[in-house]
Amino acid sequence: MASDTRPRILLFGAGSVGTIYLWLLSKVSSTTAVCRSNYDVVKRDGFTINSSIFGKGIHFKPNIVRDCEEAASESSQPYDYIVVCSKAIPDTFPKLIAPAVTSKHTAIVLIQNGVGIEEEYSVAFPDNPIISGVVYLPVAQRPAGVINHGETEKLQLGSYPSTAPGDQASALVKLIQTAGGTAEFYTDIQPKRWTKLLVNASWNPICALTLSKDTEILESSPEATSVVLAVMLEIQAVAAAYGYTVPREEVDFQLGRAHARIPIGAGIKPSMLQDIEMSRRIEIEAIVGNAVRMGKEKGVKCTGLEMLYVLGKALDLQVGRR
Ligand SMILES: NC(=O)C1=CN([C@@H]2O[C@H](COP(=O)(O)OP(=O)(O)OC[C@H]3O[C@@H](n4cnc5c(N)ncnc54)[C@H](OP(=O)(O)O)[C@@H]3O)[C@@H](O)[C@H]2O)C=CC1
Ligand SMILES: CC(C)(CO)C(=O)C(=O)O
Repeated sequence: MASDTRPRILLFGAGSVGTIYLWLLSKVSSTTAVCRSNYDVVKRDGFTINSSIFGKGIHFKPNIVRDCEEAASESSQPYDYIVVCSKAIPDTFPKLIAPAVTSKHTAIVLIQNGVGIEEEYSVAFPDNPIISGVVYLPVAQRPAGVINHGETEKLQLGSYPSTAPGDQASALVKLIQTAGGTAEFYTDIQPKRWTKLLVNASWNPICALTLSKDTEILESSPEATSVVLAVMLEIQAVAAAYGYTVPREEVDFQLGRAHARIPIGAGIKPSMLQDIEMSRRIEIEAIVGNAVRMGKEKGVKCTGLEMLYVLGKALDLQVGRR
């Protein structure tokens, strides 16, 4: 039998976002996924994807392992990419993926929200390419093994730092496009991270702290719109202090999207609200804390953002104590 010459890809974090890209990549590469709480269900039944874009009732049974040690031991050749789709919780994942990372070879792909998330990987794996990914993909896994996906799928990829060669990132973009996904390559991905942060650093903690969908917030009081807008403008100001332009039209567009969904009753539960509902730790540092600290460093006033950080951090610690 001819050996498989396709790229070898390991997914770490086979949850909502990761499973969509696992399915796409499994059409064009050799894939393996690290599963944790959904391991038994997926081993027995595989995954089912119900997507507004790709179709309902898509069933697939990937090769899965329990951890990166097992992934490394069952593979005779190095992984070309390890795609990290866990929640971005600092000081946690580099050591967990290390057994499957081959120095100077494996590209580490972070498909996660937040800013300032790449540095710890760059420190842990100084000789490996780091690819930073921004994803627009409203998706939730419920129950285990069943992935429900809404109306958007867009992945933006670029190397970290932006001065590093972009070969692996653009090759991955092509793979995902070939598989039918919407991937884009950027020579500097950081402005895209900050643009996405407009939505995440505002809506995610506000919705998680109030157990409300975004549209429910907007409808809750006449003051709500200007409070959310003020937080988005603080993010825009921090990004500008680091030389990243987030256009004002983008701010208005993002706020307008939530307003437009009010009449059709289509509120969104951001992933941070889903985490609170499931009693899981939240990405408060990656999504809010890092932006607050970066703002402070440049003297940017971030009153709203700082308030969300303090409240969100306390909530996260409370979840951790339970
Ligand atoms: N969901 C969404 O709509 C969107 C999410 N994002 C971002 O994408 C990233 C991924 O989010 P999402 O897919 O929602 O997250 P999920 O919580 O759905 O998935 C994360 C996965 O990582 C697994 N995991 C965590 N720790 C370990 C570990 N130690 N070993 C093995 N597996 C582990 C989890 O397993 P277990 O189930 O056992 O905890 C889970 O399967 C986040 O940064 C999020 O902010 C971006 C856009 C939209
Ligand atoms: C707002 C949303 C759904 C956008 O894809 C997101 O990024 C999240 O839930 O964290």
